[in-house]
Amino acid sequence: MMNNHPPPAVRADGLHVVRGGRQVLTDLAFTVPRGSVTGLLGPSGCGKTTLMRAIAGTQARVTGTLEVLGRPAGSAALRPRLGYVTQSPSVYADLTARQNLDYFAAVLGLPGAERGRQVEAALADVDLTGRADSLTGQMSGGQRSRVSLAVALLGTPELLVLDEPTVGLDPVLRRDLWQLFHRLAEERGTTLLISSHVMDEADRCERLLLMRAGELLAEDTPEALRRTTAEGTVESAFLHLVDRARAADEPWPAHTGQKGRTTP
Ligand SMILES: Nc1ncnc2c1ncn2[C@@H]1O[C@H](COP(=O)(O)OP(=O)(O)OP(=O)(O)O)[C@@H](O)[C@H]1O
Repeated sequence: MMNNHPPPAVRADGLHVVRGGRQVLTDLAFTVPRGSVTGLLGPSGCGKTTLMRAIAGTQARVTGTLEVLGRPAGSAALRPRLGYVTQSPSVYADLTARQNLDYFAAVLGLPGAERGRQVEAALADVDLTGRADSLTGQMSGGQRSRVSLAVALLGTPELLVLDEPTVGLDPVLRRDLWQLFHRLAEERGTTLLISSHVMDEADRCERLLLMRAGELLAEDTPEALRRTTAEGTVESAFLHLVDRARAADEPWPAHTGQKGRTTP
């Protein structure tokens, strides 16, 4: 029988990554459904950037299964289909926002008229039309990040991987960006994987991947995480899951014979 369902945006199974001689991602298994806004949450250093680099195909020493849009991560064919925005803005400081976009649109091979149209649309998406002719090097950090995001929107990629895109932004800009992320998913069917170490962003996501110390603690909707842990917020659900994982890691006390129980 024919299977007409497109493969998930990301599928990982038995995924391991070693960095600097140390295992930093351990046995990850998860899927990111197409068209979803999925949050990758966890404390600083838990491995979010490493996972995003692996998905974008820029991370060495990745083992296990990691498929992106149905192809092995890092495949050349994925390049125009995936937009990756790193934590530090990767745009040219001595070019204006519009010149940066025009340059990257040319690199992508967008033809003349379409190139101009996409550049203006991307500037409008990130609300930078009014600053389009300002030098990127003279912009605020938040504005520079939005230029990077606009670059990633060129070519209408199917998957956007955004590493802490709202860090350091004021509440109004944060809200506007989250509205843009949901609009991209709803109107263009884009899949967004967005990392944050701020748990209060969790409820802005449809699905969550919760990480701790290189491992996946949970993969679910914010609502289901609160329900299954009987906690009121995703932050307390996260702490609940951390405690549970720690208890499971503890050796079995000889007097109880039960794993993870330290009290009689
Ligand atoms: N270039 C590197 N070489 C070796 N180890 C690294 C390198 N970069 C990061 N690591 C280690 O890999 C682990 C995961 O780091 P990573 O940057 O993926 O975490 P993160 O969750 O994205 O953190 P943050 O929220 O602070 O950006 C950390 O223990 C870190 O020390």
